[in-house]
Amino acid sequence: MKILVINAGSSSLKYQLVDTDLDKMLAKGLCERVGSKDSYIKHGADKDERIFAQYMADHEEALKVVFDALIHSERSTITSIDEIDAIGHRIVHGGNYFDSSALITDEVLQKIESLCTLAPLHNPPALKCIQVCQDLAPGLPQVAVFDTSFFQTLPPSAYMYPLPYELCEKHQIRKYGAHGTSHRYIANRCAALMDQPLEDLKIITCHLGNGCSISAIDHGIAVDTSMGFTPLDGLMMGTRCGAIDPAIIPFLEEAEGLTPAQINEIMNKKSGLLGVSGISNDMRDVRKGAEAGEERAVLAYEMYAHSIRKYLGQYMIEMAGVDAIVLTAGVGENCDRMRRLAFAGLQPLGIILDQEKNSRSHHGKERFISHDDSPVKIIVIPTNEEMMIAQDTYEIVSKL
Ligand SMILES: Nc1ncnc2c1ncn2[C@@H]1O[C@H](COP(=O)(O)OP(=O)(O)O)[C@@H](O)[C@H]1O
Ligand SMILES: CC(=O)OP(=O)(O)O
Ligand SMILES: [Mg+2]
Repeated sequence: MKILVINAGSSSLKYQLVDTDLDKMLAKGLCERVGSKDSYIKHGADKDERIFAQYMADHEEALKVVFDALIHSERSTITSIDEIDAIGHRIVHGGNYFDSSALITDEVLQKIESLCTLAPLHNPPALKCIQVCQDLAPGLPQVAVFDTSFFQTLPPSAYMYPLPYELCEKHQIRKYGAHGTSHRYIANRCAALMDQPLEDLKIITCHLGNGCSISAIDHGIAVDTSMGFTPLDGLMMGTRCGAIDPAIIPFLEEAEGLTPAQINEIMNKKSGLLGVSGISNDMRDVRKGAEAGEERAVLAYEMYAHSIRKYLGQYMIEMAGVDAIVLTAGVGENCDRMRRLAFAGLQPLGIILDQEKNSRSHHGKERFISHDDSPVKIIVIPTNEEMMIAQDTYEIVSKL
């Protein structure tokens, strides 16, 4: 079965074309900085990778560029869209509706749409991608794989908010988490690399991309995670503020005469690395600014590391220890300097980064970066949400 996987992130669109019969990835790629003037697509097939600058105003345009690369480019992988048997989509918010992946029907689409306000940067572009696929290939089975499903195991003490109980029940206000497909994948890979059953390990998984989240996985069960009711909660991110004193919101509404929609826009799109540094939401730019000694870039950089350390500490206490800390996604996989700052001085807790291994070039490989004597292992594992999505899609579509 040939499955196309579409992963619409907040600033990127990743895709893979997988042949499940041959157990082979046929093509993969990434549209980066979608919505910005310097957007580009990196498309790879048959060990040949090309990068070309291509303005993509939004995810809809990005997906059309992807189909062009797969079907019409010089090194196309397929000759027609009819060769694809199914499409799997990453959907960030499944609310209380979905504790596992689902075949996309009109009813499923309506539920995803009703959750758009809870994941404003993600559910809308993902819906757009589903629509584009329905238009281009009517009748082709499509599957939704939800970021939130993995966190349905959280205990109520972790997922409930201390608001009036009736209000939470009425509006289904609870912690849902996000990036679950990524946390699920890296936790499993961590156990394999440590050659121990997942059920024997306490793992903290850190997904640090444009969106960021950290999870506690205790003996194979997700017990806590930093994202909440929406993917705005938790860590400081590219454009999102993460957890802040909630009283700042009504304060700003009054002081600045802002509407709830405006304040939501500020917290989702104008905060985080971008808001603090005033330079960019992209860690590469902020890092450059910090290296050049720009004060606000240095501050943004240090706040980001501080935010990671808070959750590491919290989850070590929640699980009464940790065997491994795993890092993934754009920043987690690539930014050695941020890792150095985040793990600085943690020797007394048994967390010792190996400076040389941390800064060694890696070519996207899984690798231990903790010192050989470190009781807690630190591991970089490139995430592969697409592979998990292809597996779930295959399982659902093969039963049709
Ligand atoms: N070499 C690098 N050094 C530092 N940061 C990087 C590097 N490569 C990518 N990043 C960061 O990763 C972020 C994107 O991460 P990714 O996981 O691809 O994002 P998304 O959240 O859109 O899925 C970029 O915004 C950038 O900040
Ligand atoms: C949920 C989320 O923030 O996703 P991404 O990191 O892909 O933006
Ligand atoms: Mg992502």
